[in-house]
Amino acid sequence: MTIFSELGLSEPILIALRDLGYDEPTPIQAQAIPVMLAGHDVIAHAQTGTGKTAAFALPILSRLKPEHVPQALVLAPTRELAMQVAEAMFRYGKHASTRVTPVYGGQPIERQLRSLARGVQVVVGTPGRVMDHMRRGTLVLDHISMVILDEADEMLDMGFAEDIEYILQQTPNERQTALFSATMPAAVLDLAMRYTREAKRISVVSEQLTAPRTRQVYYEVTPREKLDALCRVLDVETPGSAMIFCRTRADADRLGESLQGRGYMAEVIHGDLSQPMRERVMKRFREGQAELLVATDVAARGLDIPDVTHVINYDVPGDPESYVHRIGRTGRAGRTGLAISLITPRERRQIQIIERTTRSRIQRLKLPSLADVAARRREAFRDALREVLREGELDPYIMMVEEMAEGHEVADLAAAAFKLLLNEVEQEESLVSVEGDGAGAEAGMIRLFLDVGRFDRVRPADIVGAIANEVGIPGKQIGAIDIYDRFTFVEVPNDTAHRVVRGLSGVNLRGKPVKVSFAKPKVS
Ligand SMILES: Nc1ncnc2c1ncn2[C@@H]1O[C@H](COP(=O)(O)OP(=O)(O)OP(=O)(O)O)[C@@H](O)[C@H]1O
Ligand SMILES: [Mg+2]
Repeated sequence: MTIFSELGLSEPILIALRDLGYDEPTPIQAQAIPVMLAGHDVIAHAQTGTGKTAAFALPILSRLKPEHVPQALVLAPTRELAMQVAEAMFRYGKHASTRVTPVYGGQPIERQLRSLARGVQVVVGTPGRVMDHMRRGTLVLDHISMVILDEADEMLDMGFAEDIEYILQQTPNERQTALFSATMPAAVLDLAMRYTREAKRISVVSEQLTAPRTRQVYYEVTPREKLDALCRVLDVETPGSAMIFCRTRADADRLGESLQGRGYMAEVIHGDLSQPMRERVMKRFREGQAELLVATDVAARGLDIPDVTHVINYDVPGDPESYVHRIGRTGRAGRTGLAISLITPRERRQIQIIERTTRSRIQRLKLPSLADVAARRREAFRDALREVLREGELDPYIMMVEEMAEGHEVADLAAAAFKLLLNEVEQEESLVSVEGDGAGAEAGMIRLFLDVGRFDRVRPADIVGAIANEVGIPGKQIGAIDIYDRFTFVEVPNDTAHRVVRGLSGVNLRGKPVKVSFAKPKVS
């Protein structure tokens, strides 16, 4: 077994690793770190989630000179990844007071100009924005001695080859260059080789390309059944944190809306969103405020969100590499994961190609039946019930039980209450889709739809209180409040509805920010 302190890393870096609880290097780290420290060019290839970031970051950080001039440049294909790698490098370099700056498009350039002007040692960026800064003269590469291409194959595949070539030409010839990725298809390997000199090839990919502890399954469905199939799978799996990949931005938007309309806590990310929006979405997903992240392949590479338990391919990816990276968002750093693909009968062949290329098995499963979903709901209901019992504070309800116990058996009462609650759960889907224009509301009132997360047990008093405090509308003006397991409807006077939607959105109810919309779910 190798230990970090034997690899030749500097002392401040070793302290940071201890802080982070990294006990021993992963195989790619054990192999790449000494080679990188010795100054060799490297083409490295290791499965998703096995610590490639630290494999290049730690030797770079150990070799930095104290001067505040850009000495290392890391290029990454997406903004989110650039941001994440910069953060990781900052953490690893904390005790050496390393200056790291991310530069990526969409962020106000002023902030980047300021931090570049203050003097940095490591720049992490997307190729486009790095070129911007070079042209403006705000980023000078004369002292760059190390260049890393993270997800090199993707950047070359995306057509960044020219940009990368231009950037590399502006760096000193004697620089060290290293390429890292979980995939290195032959088609781009030749190109990749052009950027390095006598590179050491390091490959710790074992027999299969995909992460070993991620189980891979698929369901066969017709295109029309897809949405219902997805919901059924989600209801049975009840993932705490899942990423759902779609082919196009429009598909992702549509699916996101459909899921939100059905009461799931879903967020959408793709390249058409503004940068602040992309950052908000990622933050909400990372912090667990959204359970589902519907994404295009913009989120397939490199993103490290340790809690992701499920990756779902709503559309089968076009090539096996993209499949490997997508499902690599789960099962990271030795955790288990589940990768689910929904395929139409015509796409069967694609699954076979993926199986062959990745040398892994994707098991076909039967779609869960409604009975499976109901069984899972009951299980979730029992869990929620136990949680309520643990929490206590049942006095007012015990009074109700005692009152009613005069004419009924307590077991019958409990059973009836269960039936009532579980039936409400069953009704939810039809409720959403027939809701339309506020039908069912009292005259002059409008129904609002509150997404309050699952089984959070928001109570009517919480809602009345929040509307009174945040919007200033007294409780007596509020009409019926209907609470279901995932969402809630509340009737408010017509002319206050917009104020309530604005005022209540994002307010914490039982510790979770609520989403409010008119009770007309956007199902397309
Ligand atoms: N030596 C280590 N001990 C424990 N955890 C580690 C170690 N090295 C890295 N990790 C953790 O493993 C996770 C995955 O690391 P990283 O994002 O670098 O993987 P990757 O190989 O780049 O994956 P991808 O191919 O998806 O980009 C991170 O959360 C990181 O903190
Ligand atoms: Mg990575």
